[in-house]
Amino acid sequence: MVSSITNLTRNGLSDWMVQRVTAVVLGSYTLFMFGFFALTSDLDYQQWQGLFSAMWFKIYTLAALLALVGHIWIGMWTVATDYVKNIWVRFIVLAVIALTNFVYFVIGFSAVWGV
Ligand code: HEM
Repeated sequence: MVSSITNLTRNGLSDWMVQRVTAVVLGSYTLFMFGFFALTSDLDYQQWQGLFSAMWFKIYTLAALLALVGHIWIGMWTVATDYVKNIWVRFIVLAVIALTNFVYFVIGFSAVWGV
């Protein structure tokens, strides 16, 4: 049996579950942001900074960032292993995705914890 060493949890069923759980976190964060924009009139820098400096929101944003990188890795890994058949092309595609994910996370993390 050939087993993959690049999928997130090394188990297809767990990956499937993590993909759904991360989707719920991302969906709730998106809805929250829509709600915040809709309910905040004349949004200014102070209100925006107030939101991002609250500890609960830093943690929520960090959870959304972790969910984003996990979700992207599982989703794109699934697409790449289904459709990119050449092993070296797939390796490059997945390496680019891993690097992009890493950059997203580092920039997002430093932006949130720097406020
Ligand atoms: C608000 C943000 C997001 C939500 C709520 C969300 C939700 C979902 C859900 C529910 C699925 C499972 C669909 C199914 O298999 O029936 C899924 C799959 C997928 N998501 Fe997202 N997603 C979000 C953001 C993203 C982003 C930013 C990417 C960037 C690449 C992405 C890439 C994928 C891919 C590639 C799949 C397909 C995996 C497959 O074919 O098995 N998603 N997403």
